[in-house]
Amino acid sequence: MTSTTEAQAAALTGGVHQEIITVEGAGKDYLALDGNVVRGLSPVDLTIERGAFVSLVGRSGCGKSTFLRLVAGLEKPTSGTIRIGTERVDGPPDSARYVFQNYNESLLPWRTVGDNIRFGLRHGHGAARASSKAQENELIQEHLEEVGLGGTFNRYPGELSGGMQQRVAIARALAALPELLLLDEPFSAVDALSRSTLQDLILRIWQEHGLTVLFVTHDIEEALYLSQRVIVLREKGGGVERDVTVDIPYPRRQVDFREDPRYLRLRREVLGLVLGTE
Ligand SMILES: Nc1ncnc2c1ncn2[C@@H]1O[C@H](COP(=O)(O)OP(=O)(O)OP(=O)(O)O)[C@@H](O)[C@H]1O
Repeated sequence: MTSTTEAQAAALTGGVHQEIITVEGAGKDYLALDGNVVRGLSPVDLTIERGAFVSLVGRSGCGKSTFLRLVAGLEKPTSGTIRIGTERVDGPPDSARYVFQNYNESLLPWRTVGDNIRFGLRHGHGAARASSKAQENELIQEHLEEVGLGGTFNRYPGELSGGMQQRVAIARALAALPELLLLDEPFSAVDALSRSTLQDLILRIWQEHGLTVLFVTHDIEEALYLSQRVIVLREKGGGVERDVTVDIPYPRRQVDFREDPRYLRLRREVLGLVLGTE
């Protein structure tokens, strides 16, 4: 695995900061079907540095997906503002791409894998890179090879395993050349071994592309393995409970990381916070 980029190292060490996401008092209340107001997320203030890998964890219903959807511009906050760079989020920004938990929601099943990536390429910053269909096909093939799916251009998503489909969804997001990748429990529907491989893939992609990643997961071990910061949300949309720094250098290795005493201490702390025993 390559070493961290300058921006990522700065984000980790507290060096020069340059925010990519600025959240000021952003919260969300939903109107439920029975007419009651449901708190999706209490107002939150936080910033995320360019190049950081940040995870959101917390109990079911704490507002993780709500937070991600607000940043993705898929929903509007009831209060406060969110900015990506200097732009106020008011709809899905070109600079961000969102990958759903359920790959069926991310991919177009009636299009080949190659044409799914083409869709990503044409709808984002990536579009200007190709001036002909042949050139587009070359770029698509490169994106597929990057996620280890070089031989799947003409296959359909339904012919691939869940883990492979999620790789296609990631490749499609990358084809749009985003600065910010928003991942909502992307690996929860795949088996444990594929999951470890996908975790290492996303770390490699994060480092090689110099991306900022905001990652939602139920899995505290996954959050700690991947991230520089783990933000713990309070239950029932209660907002931020604690912002935990994972000061363990990259590259990280699956087995060694899980034996590291610093990881074990952090796992205990975050688990206690999520369970409410800390
Ligand atoms: N469209 C909606 N209409 C009404 N309530 C909603 C809506 N979306 C979310 N909520 C409510 O907002 C709260 C936060 O939901 P959210 O999906 O963000 O939680 P979560 O932490 O991502 O949960 P999970 O881990 O189960 O996915 C929950 O109480 C949920 O029922």
